[in-house]
Amino acid sequence: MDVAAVQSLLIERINSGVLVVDEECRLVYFNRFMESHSLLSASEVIGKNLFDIFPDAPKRWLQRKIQSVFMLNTPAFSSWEQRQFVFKMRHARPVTTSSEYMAQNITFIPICDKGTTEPDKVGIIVDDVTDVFFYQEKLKDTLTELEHVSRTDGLTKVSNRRYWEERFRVEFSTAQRHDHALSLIMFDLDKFKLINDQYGHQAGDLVLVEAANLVENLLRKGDLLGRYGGEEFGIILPNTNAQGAAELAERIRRQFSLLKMQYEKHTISATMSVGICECDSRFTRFEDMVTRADLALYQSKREGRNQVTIYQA
Ligand SMILES: Nc1nc2c(ncn2[C@@H]2O[C@H](COP(=O)(O)OP(=O)(O)OP(=O)(O)O)[C@@H](O)[C@H]2O)c(=O)[nH]1
Repeated sequence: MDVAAVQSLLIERINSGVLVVDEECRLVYFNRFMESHSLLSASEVIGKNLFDIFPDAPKRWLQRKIQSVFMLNTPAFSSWEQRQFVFKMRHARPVTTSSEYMAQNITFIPICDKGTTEPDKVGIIVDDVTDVFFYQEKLKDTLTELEHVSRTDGLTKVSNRRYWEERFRVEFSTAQRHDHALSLIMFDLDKFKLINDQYGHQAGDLVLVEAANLVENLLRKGDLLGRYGGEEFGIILPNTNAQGAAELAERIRRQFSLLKMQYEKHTISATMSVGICECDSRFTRFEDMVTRADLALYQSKREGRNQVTIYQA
């Protein structure tokens, strides 16, 4: 067998698509891989226009790509990341992806006839990279999930302290820079230890979840509830002054005090004490607001619990 025959046998059998077009984009070669994935036989496509055979192909883009290979006489490449597929063909991988079509890397190669330096054909190599696409997709989903988990409190599903503080730092500096209002509500469940002692830790957990759900449902888009620690939570309220924060806090306090929580055969009620601090241009760090909201919260506790106090300088 001579070298040319070996080459054509290999190209015919290779596990990549190989097709060749002339200057009018007529197909002059179509290998076995292309046949089996496009479900078209070489005999029915040879001599036909590439875009009649693949009507779903991105015509303008592909024409320009092929023309540039003819004109510049240099190879070109297209990655699945730019364009998931050029030739709409089903993949045959035993993997489940969000797409039933083969993800493709495409290489365009200028082909010159013997003894000439100007290309008169372009070879197109189609590599099936569905596996790469699949694992990238999985990786992206996993990273999104991981990011979500790393921001979330496992029990209540609201923001955890680390993420909440991160966001607070940003909101604080934005408010200070643009002289926008910003308020903080800190609240702490009253006599929570008694709930744990009386009904058990799981009942306590349920109360925490119910409190977080109730608050979450009363917030506006842009407000951020976070679990600060144990039974203490914080709510960041951008573009809100102390008056607005107090109205919201009062609504939360009242609705929570009326909530009846069912745990096994027990009906549990609880209350919360609340402290509010509005941002002041003299504050330099978001922690200044936390400290002051906490002082107001402890005042609510001292004065009998189940109440809202606004921090006064
Ligand atoms: N069930 C449950 N309990 C928690 C969790 N985190 C903290 N606690 C409990 O919350 C209780 C807080 O008790 P204290 O700090 O004495 O406060 P308190 O009983 O709420 O009293 P006041 O704040 O003064 O009204 C402690 O017993 C903690 O163990 C949690 O995730 N789940």
